Amino acid sequence: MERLVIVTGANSGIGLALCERLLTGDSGLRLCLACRNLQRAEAARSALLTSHPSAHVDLLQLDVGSVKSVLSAAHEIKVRYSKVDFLYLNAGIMPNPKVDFKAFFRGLFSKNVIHMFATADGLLTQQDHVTSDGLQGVFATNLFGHFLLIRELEPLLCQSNHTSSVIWTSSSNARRSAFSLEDIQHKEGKEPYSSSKYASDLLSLALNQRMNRQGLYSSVVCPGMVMTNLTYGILPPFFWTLIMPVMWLIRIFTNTFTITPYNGAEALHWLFLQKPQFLDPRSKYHSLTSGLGKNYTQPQKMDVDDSLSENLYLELIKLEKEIKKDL
Ligand SMILES: NC(=O)C1=CN([C@@H]2O[C@H](COP(=O)(O)OP(=O)(O)OC[C@H]3O[C@@H](n4cnc5c(N)ncnc54)[C@H](OP(=O)(O)O)[C@@H]3O)[C@@H](O)[C@H]2O)C=CC1
Ligand SMILES: CC(C)CCC[C@@H](C)[C@H]1CC[C@H]2C3=C(CC[C@]12C)[C@@]1(C)CCC(=O)[C@@H](C)[C@@H]1CC3
Repeated sequence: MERLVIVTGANSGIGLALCERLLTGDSGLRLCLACRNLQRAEAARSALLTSHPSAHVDLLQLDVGSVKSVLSAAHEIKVRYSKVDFLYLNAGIMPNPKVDFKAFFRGLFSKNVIHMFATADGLLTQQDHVTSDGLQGVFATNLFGHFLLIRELEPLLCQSNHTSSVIWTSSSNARRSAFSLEDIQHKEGKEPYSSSKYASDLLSLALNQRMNRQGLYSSVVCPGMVMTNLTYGILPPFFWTLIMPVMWLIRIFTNTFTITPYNGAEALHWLFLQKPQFLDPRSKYHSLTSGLGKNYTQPQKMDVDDSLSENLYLELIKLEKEIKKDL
């Protein structure tokens, strides 16, 4: 039977590269590109159909940062399809990023230099915004919208004699110290991206604890450092052009510089080929590329614990109730 794969943020970067890879590897699947901008989604669909003319590629309008849009997209999915096999929660933003150059040059001459290039720990801050639902934008987009989508799609994800996978595009920039249970939206701090990605790691664990019995499995991925619209937003384009040779050079020292969206999608694609029951709910699956350009996937234990993840889940349920009450 045809397998249904939904990918959020599928019109560019890692999401689009994943779609290309999925269609190359498996002609018997149906892809649903869930994107906020239908024009960009149509362009992505055309590109996919150019390389895979007989592929089944559907479009769905979904702005994960808007509660109304998530609810109506979930309704549309339930009308169109009878089950969901893979749900890639990939859409993400890092608005108004600023690089702390002082920290960068300090890091450059410290023993943590490789770690700094792999995770950007302490290098990046962002200026967040508030959505029309009254939520912090990064939290709403990277985490809460996706949480709501899973909740709404439970009947299609949890069916008897069927397993389904939800796969979060998290990041090695996820950091426990950037997250607080008292401020899950990160209203107070300057690292909403780190906080939202750490929250996705926690939520994935909670989903596994609660939903595995119903056939739903959740995993988290870090695509590495990939050149996409998101990264191009961090420094001016001419600067990237200048330092591009350095980026390729850094790959010799750290396998986390996957650089191309194709390489970045490695772990996302690898997970598609695995039996979800055999995956480790406490590991993050990293896309890695060797100095010679060989791609591979490696799990790394996450800094997560059961009680924090369960408490985050309960906070999200509380917020879901509040938000729905006001609709
Ligand atoms: N690039 C990197 O080095 C890394 C990226 N990641 C994560 O990978 C994921 C993909 O990002 P990447 O490919 O790099 O960057 P891109 O900016 O190329 O892709 C992001 C995708 O998300 C979509 N998106 C953003 N906001 C929304 C929204 N509200 N509703 C629906 N879709 C939305 C974008 O759509 P639109 O085109 O309309 O803006 C776009 O399709 C993100 O979650 C990011 O955090 C993680 C670690 C490293
Ligand atoms: C010469 C320049 C001053 C060099 C500046 C380099 C930085 C801008 C990069 C160093 C490590 C990079 C990195 C990311 C963005 C760009 C850097 C900070 C990410 C944060 C992008 C998004 C992610 O989720 C991370 C996994 C990336 C980690 C490394």
